[in-house]
Amino acid sequence: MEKSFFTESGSILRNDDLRPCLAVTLGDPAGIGPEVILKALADRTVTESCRVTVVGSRSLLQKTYSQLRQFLPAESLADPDSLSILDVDVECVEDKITVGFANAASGAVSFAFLETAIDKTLANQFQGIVTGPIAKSAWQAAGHDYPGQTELLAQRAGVGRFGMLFVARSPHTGWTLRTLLATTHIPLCQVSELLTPELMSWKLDLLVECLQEDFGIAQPRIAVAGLNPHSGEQGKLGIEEKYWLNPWLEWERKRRSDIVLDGPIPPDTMWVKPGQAWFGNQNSTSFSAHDGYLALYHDQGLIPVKLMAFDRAINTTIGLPFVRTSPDHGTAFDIAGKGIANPTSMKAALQLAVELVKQRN
Ligand SMILES: NC(=O)C1=CN([C@@H]2O[C@H](COP(=O)(O)OP(=O)(O)OC[C@H]3O[C@@H](n4cnc5c(N)ncnc54)[C@H](O)[C@@H]3O)[C@@H](O)[C@H]2O)C=CC1
Ligand SMILES: NCC(=O)COP(=O)(O)O
Repeated sequence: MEKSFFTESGSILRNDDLRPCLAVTLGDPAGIGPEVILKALADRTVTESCRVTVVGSRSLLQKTYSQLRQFLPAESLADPDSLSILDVDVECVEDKITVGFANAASGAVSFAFLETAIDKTLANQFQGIVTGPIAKSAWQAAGHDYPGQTELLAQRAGVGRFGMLFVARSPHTGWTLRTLLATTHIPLCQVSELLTPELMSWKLDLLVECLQEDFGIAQPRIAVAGLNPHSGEQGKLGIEEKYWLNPWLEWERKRRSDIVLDGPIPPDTMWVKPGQAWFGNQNSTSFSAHDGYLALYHDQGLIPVKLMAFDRAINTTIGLPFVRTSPDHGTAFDIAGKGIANPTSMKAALQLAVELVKQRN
């Protein structure tokens, strides 16, 4: 006999439904998270591929829906009444949340949404989490001292080694850009001090494992960026390449026979081939672009990612015991509540989460 059970929101799940089970956190309710989620979940190609539970607040989602329905047709938004929602209690702060403005109340609830999703995922209720964007400043205002969602996810999962990987599939050529950041949310003046051969080795190991196991690339080709202009120009424009990055690359090439490792590639030219592979160029082939790029700091990796793919790149945390993806954009307070937020990156984050869950099972 076919069995079924009830979710916390009361909807019925059949246990012969093998589609990935995903938690989608609402993010900061003052930003565009609720809007891009309602728009993404209005797309049947997304909802048919997975079982989604929104971890957030039914009343906040309902408010977003009513606000946006003033400008948008019914078919462009999922109706909250049709969604499975894990309702986190926000009643005591709800009236302090103002669309377009981050504050302690919006930070407190976005933190609670993510904490709830992590707890339920660690308890095997979900196979992956897709996070809506949060404002780090709002988390700080609410007393949660984390650089971002990545660090909270890693801490709660008990993981010390994790990475921030951006993935984007070109709509022009189908080529996939994958960029791992060696360092993330730190001041620029601390980058050189924090970059060490040890850090680079475990970031490289994470990237290789992800390319091989999540993306099925047996012998990945990986490009590592230099730090200084022209990769230091033999020590004349910076010493990191000469002192440790070149020797580290030599050592890794001997240690790992299962990859092709190129670098240090001068950081300005590193993105020429990915750009050609992304946009398509008759004089080049995507074959010359790499399977993975290791950028040494946040903006070195994210300026090219966002130039090429701001509307569709996905941020995924590697090294966790479960799948986590997120759109690449932030809370976009400047356009929140206006109905003009583009949901493509949120849809891509849902689609990648589905692919990664399937690949890992
Ligand atoms: N995954 C996450 O939780 C992320 C959170 N953030 C947070 O977001 C906040 C705002 O950061 P910003 O640097 O201003 O970046 P942002 O991505 O929120 O906005 C940058 C620009 O892009 C536009 N934009 C962003 N997403 C859009 C979309 N889906 N459709 C149309 N236009 C869009 C915005 O209107 C703005 O002009 C910060 O507090 C930051 O910490 C930033 C990046 C990722
Ligand atoms: N710039 C990427 C970003 O801010 C993502 O942060 P996280 O909240 O996913 O850790």
